[in-house]
Amino acid sequence: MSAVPNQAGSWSTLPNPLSDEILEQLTLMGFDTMTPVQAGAIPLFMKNKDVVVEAVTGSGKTLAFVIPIIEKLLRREDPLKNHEIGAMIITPTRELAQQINTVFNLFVQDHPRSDQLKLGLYIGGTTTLQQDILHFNKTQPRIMIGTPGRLEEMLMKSNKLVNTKELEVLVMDEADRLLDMGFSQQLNHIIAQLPKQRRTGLFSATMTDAISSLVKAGLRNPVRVVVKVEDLSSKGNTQRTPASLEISYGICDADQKWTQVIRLLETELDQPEGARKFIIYVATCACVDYFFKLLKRSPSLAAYDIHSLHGQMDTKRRSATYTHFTQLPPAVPAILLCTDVASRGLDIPDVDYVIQVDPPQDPKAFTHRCGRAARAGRKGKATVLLCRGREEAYVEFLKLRKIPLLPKMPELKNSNVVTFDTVEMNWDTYAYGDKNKELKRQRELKEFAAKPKKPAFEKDLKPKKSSAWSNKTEAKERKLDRRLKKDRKKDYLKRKQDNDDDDDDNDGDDWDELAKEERLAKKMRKGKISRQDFDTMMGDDDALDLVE
Ligand SMILES: Nc1ncnc2c1ncn2[C@@H]1O[C@H](COP(=O)(O)OP(=O)(O)OP(=O)(O)O)[C@@H](O)[C@H]1O
Repeated sequence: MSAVPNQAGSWSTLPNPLSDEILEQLTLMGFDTMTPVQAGAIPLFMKNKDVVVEAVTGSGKTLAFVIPIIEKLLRREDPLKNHEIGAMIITPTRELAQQINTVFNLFVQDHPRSDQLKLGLYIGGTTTLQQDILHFNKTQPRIMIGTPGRLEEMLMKSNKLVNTKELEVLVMDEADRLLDMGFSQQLNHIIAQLPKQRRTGLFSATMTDAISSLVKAGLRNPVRVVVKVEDLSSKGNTQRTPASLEISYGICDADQKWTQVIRLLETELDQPEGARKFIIYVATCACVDYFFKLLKRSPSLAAYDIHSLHGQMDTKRRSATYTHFTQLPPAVPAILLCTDVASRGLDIPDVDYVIQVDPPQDPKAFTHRCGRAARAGRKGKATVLLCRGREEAYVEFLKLRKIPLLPKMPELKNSNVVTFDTVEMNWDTYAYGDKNKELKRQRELKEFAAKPKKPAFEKDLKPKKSSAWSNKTEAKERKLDRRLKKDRKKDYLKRKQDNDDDDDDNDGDDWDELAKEERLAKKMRKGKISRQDFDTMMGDDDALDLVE
């Protein structure tokens, strides 16, 4: 999809001219003009103003702080000495910190004064605090980029490691998210370690009222920079999402959501000019794992390179997935299935389409998720699937938040979706993909089949009070049967006792005979002897004859 950059004049129009090396790098990147947020924020930052910058996703906020930081450090009269840092950038996620590090690196790696611009990335996860301390001591970074927890540890726990007294700039990217994620304590600890004479910048596409506490604690007379987007459908109004982003919604029953997702992916693939790179957001890490397997096994999606990303994955895998996905050529059909861990700030080139399987509770998350497409003026699409009835009001809710949802999802408009048929499933036939898990499952199935089928627990034998009527009848019958047996035994013992007391031998023989008969009958019932054996042992010759 073609890029339509939102231009705001040439770099040369900035009141404080940029250094040649920076301009050269911008030319190399093909960035001839500034974006509005860069034109608004860079001069203020350079003029020693604190800034609170709110501009739509993909509008170029990163360079709005990267460029002034580099320029400020290069213009220092006294170069930074060992252990001294000049700037710190705090982000809510590791991926975002890595991305900002990459952007800085484009400008500093070949810079003739790179010793004053060395980068240190501190995000935890893949490295221990000890390793990060070693790295700091060895490389002596001037710009620290990281997540709040690890940066706090570096400043507080390791004595005299980081000297902050010369720090010039502090940036909190996705500042509202830093607070939402409960990092305010770490942020306060970090800010307390920094000199008051510094510049501070807060950046996000969605600033909230909660940010005011951070502004009070960390900023001095800040200037607010808000870059608005005109809502072309209603004159004079503004919106919080990029103009080049087309947002639609689909309404369906809850059990049809994934049918619709797959349908949409198939439809785009069938079109020569259709979207190729998708990000699909789901609510939880477990959903990512589950639906990742499902999508991978869908034959109609075989052409897609499918990846998953969530916060419970180990950092190495997260990082490898993220790098791989960002580096895929635009023409390769690809899907990233993820949670909100990948919703903020990530600049993944050529994402054409964002699908939200469920609407997020926080409308800010909606804006950031959609904003992974249509970056830097490119065209992009975003769709949210809403449950018929209970989620339909979300459309009005977003309108109030200045997020216009345009048409209903065109792919869904003419679809005649039928609900799923009920199918009897034999789960025993479904194998695990993992060999070891499958071996274990097979073993357990065999063991289960070999076991006599009786209730697992004794208590299962006792019918529950609330059991069905037929069960109650059976229980009554069993009780009656037991009582009859008991009565017969009592009767037998009584008569045997009477017989023992009696002098009449014949009567005694009769009872012994009866007992013998009963014992043999029992054996026959249990299948230990045949009817023929029984008759023979009881001396019934007629019967023997008959059998012969
Ligand atoms: N002056 C420019 N001209 C053309 N493209 C630019 C310019 N500045 C930045 N870009 C490109 O715009 C894209 C988005 O930039 P960036 O990631 O800084 O956006 P953002 O405003 O921080 O978005 P988000 O709110 O999602 O974090 C990037 O791919 C970047 O390379």
